[in-house]
Amino acid sequence: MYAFYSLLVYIFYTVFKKEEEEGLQGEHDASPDEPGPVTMETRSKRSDGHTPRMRKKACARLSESSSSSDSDEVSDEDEEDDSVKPACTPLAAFLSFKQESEKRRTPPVHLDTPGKTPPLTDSPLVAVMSHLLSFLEQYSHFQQLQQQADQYRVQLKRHRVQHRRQMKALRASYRQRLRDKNNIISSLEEAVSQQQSPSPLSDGESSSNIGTPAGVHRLVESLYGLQGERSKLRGELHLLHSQLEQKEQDRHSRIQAFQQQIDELKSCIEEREEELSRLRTATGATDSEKRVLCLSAENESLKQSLSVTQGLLQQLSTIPSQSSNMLVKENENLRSRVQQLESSLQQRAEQLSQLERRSEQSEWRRAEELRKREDRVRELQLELDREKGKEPVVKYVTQTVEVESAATVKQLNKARQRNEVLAGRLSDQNERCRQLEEQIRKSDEYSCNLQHKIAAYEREITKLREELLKEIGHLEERKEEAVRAAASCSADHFQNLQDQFFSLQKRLTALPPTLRSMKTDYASLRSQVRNFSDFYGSAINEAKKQIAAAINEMSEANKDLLEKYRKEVALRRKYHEQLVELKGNIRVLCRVKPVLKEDQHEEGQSVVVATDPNNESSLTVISKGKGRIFELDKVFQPQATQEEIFQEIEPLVTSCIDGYHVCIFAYGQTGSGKTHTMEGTVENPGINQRALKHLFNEIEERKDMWSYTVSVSSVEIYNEVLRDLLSKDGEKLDIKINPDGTGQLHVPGLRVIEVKSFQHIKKILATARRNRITFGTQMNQHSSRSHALLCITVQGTDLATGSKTTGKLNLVDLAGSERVWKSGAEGERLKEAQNINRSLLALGDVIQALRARQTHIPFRNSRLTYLLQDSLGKGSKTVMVVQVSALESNVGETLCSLKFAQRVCKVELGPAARKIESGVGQCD
Ligand SMILES: Nc1ncnc2c1ncn2[C@@H]1O[C@H](COP(=O)(O)OP(=O)(O)OP(=O)(O)O)[C@@H](O)[C@H]1O
Repeated sequence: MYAFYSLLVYIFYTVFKKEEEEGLQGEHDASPDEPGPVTMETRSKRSDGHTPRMRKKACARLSESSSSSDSDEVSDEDEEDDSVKPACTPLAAFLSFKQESEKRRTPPVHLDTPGKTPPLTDSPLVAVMSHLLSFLEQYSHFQQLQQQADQYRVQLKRHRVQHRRQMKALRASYRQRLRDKNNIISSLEEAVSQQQSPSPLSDGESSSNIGTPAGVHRLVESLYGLQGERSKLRGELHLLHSQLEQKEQDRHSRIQAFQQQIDELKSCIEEREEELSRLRTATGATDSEKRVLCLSAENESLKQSLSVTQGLLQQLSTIPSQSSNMLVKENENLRSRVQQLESSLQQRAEQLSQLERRSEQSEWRRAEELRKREDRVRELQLELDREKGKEPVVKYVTQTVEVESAATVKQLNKARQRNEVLAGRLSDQNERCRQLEEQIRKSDEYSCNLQHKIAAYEREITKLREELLKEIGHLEERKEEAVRAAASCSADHFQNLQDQFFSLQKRLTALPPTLRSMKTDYASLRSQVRNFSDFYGSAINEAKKQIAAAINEMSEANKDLLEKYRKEVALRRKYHEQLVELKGNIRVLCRVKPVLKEDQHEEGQSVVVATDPNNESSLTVISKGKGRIFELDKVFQPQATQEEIFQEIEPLVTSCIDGYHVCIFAYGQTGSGKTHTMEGTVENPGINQRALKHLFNEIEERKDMWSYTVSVSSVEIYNEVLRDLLSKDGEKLDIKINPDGTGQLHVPGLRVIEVKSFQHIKKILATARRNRITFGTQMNQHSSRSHALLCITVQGTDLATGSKTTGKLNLVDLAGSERVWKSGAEGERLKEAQNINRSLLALGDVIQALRARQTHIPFRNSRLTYLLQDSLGKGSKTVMVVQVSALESNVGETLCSLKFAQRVCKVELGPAARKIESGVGQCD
């Protein structure tokens, strides 16, 4: 027994001695300054419960040894297992031997069931030993737990390393992303600064660019770009946020897993404690109590070591929290960076919103402008619609007029038929009259013959009577002679004489019946003639009555017709006026001069003006390789005839007869064909002559209703001096206000000729042409150096109402608008050219003022505009014929002329006003 105890003591001593030595050795090896790996020796010392200081040191070492490798840990664990084994093996051998001997005497003891102590009633030693054994089991279990904890720690370390690596990678990727974002932001900033520097945000010039479509387009593009960048950055930010959240969640889940493991360890330790307490209560022996106390002390130390392990674990858990702190810090950094980014984004967003606002403003301005333009377009559309609306009215009225005129024509036809019937009757009557007259003539002839015959008879009778009387006288004489002879001669001779006498008497008595019959014939003829003249007179009277009745009938019908005709004429005039107004009271026509041989001074000159046969109002001029299109009221082809040009102007000439003021002027560079268009040649006259011819034709047509007087004057303006082209002396004239109080202009001393016929006007035009000043320039052999005005005044009087109209027609051939250097002008010619250009400039100013609807129109700036005041201002009708050359050498002048023409095109003169005086008073 003693030997057994000594053996036991020896075993314990050996075990504890060895462990203490090893512990001391470990303490000596592990200095506090040298962080080293946590070994099994240190833990075995802790398990002995010898020195809490050592434990602390170990803890410190553990906390410091964050970088120890996993392989070390694994080797330590193996060593620990070997240190337990030598103590257990002899004990186990001893116990098995003892149990074998006990078995032989007593029923077997069940040691394998934990918590169930076999009944060691007879041998306290066996009980203690079994306790000891169970303690050793517990100890080995505890060591296993420690191993588990170590494994956890290793795992934790691995996790930490992994986590570090991940964090490194994450940090690197964050840094890379941040760098990328910084790059993006800097590029954005660059882009913004590039946009800001020349642009609308900084200077006034560029702000004006906002208004331009290109500026707005640029702005909108940059806006879209910035918005895209912003959304991209936002996306990236969201990604970062989500990644951070993911990391945070991972960290939390890991901490929770560690916590769970610690909790499990805690519960394990508590279970062991309970078991120990149970063991303690089960033993109760004094020595063994001491041992148990010792064991409980060990247990305590174990507890402490556990708590240390917990601390360690906590520390370990704090490591991830440190790393998580770092992460948090990083997160914070990132967050702050993100915030910075967000703030910069916000700034960008503000800038963007500013840009947007500005672009919105500019858009708004543009929209406003657009709206205004649309309004204007709508107004114009409305006007057009109104005008178009008028068209159906005009159409309707024209149709009704057409219907009416058709009815009138029908009536006219009927009346014509009636007239024809009446004319037939009249011709019958006339025929009868003629027959009667023929009869009368015949009867007159007959009676004349009869009278002649009667006269012949009477002459014969008287002759015969005279002869008879002579005979009788002879006979008487012969009788007396015979008596005297008888007295003296023979009775035979007397007898002869008597016989002769008696025969004569017989002849005399035989004569009267013929004479009587002749007399009766004559009387009857006379009565016939008298009767016929009566019948003829009554027939003539009858015919006259019938003719008068027919004429009366016709004049009644004609009155209606005349009235209708008047109405129709009035309507025609009205529609004509409306037509002219619809076309515009200021019209611009363009005539392209055909390329003549004499114009091609240089060879190879190309034609740069093109007309479009399908579009009569457009003209293209090619200058410097670019085509420029001009829109005018009408563009004539180069081959257009004088008649075609006049056809376009004819309605305005008619207007002049109706009492309107009309001005037709030709404008263009020298040699472009102004004089050709206005005056023309003798064989091929221009507008002037054709207009006057048309005037006289129209007047002739209206002569039943109107009487007209046409007066003509012609002046030229040369070097701002007014001269009469119809007077020989050529003295200077002045423009003055008419003293009659009408406010009209007049030129005192100007010769105004009343024209009776077209032939008369031809002579007048020829005189004016002769008197006009022309000189040769480089551009034109016979360049007109003055503005020539032919002023025609037409005064009309309505024969029915007595109302009067005064129409004016100004036909102006302007001097050439050539450039001074090009015309080769020098000295006097230079002065001329300057004056021409000055007056044309004044004309341009007047047009400009009319276009801008200014209250003051500078008519008085030149003689030309002053004289044309009546016909250029409001209420007038104006036609400008712009003459252009098609040659390349004249392209500059052509462009100038066409630009001026386009300006004129935009002038609105308002509705034309007819100058009419009623029979009683004036009603303009
Ligand atoms: N359409 C045309 N057809 C034929 N010849 C033309 C035509 N137009 C002009 N001409 C001719 O061109 C020449 C110059 O024309 P015109 O004298 O009419 O020019 P202009 O513009 O009046 O010049 P200026 O301003 O110098 O008086 C004339 O010989 C004329 O016959």
